[in-house]
Amino acid sequence: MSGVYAGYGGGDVLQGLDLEVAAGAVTCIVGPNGAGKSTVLRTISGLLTPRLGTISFGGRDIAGRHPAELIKAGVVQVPQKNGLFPAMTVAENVLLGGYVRRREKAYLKARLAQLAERFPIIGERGGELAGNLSGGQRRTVEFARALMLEPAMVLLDEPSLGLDPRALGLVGEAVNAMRDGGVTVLIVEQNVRFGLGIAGHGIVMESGRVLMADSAQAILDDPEMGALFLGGAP
Ligand SMILES: Nc1ncnc2c1ncn2[C@@H]1O[C@H](COP(=O)(O)OP(=O)(O)OP(=O)(O)O)[C@@H](O)[C@H]1O
Repeated sequence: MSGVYAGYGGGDVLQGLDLEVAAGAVTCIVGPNGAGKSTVLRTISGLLTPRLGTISFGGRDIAGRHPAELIKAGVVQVPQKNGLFPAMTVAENVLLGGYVRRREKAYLKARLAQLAERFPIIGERGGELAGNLSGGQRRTVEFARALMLEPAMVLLDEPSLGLDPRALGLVGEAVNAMRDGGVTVLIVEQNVRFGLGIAGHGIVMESGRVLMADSAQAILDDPEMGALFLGGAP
């Protein structure tokens, strides 16, 4: 993203944002409430049209494209919470991610089998209702659904939301599985330790701009960042 200004009518939230996401790696954006982290994801996935600036993906400017076009281009956003249909089975929920190719039965079947290899829960609990899964398992199924159409990039908005520590472990494993499958992952997290812990790269945002971009470990180790997030400084 280069020189991106975007907002909701009451002024720009993103204030000339410059940001780069490494292909095939996991990047996590952190920052105080209201910094504009979720707005970055909405702008990339086409839910919000930037007023100014460019967003290039795979060598093309995708700023302002319709979300459906972006899904075709390989960019998928996983919604923040409660994205599964509890009265449908796990497998049915995953297959919904392939809705635009719903007539290609053989493709969908093969893709579901591939995903079951990567995320065992889909094979083991595929016939059960999604509503019976634990929070961490549900999040894993949401990720698998996002991967149905083999996206190049997945955007995760607060994947830790509402999860206990054990469930966080499952989410971390699922993110690793995505990365190992060659997917570029961009995460927004309030849980700084968890988000930076599962990412290779970190981006710190404040007031609609990037304050720092470095390896996730370097950000975790930076004493100023500790002050910003852990309340050590005003
Ligand atoms: N749909 C909306 N309409 C109007 N203003 C919005 C909307 N969504 C977000 N905002 C405003 O945009 C600013 C940035 O919000 P954003 O959700 O991107 O922040 P964030 O860094 O993700 O913070 P948080 O972690 O609190 O969600 C905030 O001031 C917020 O009130």
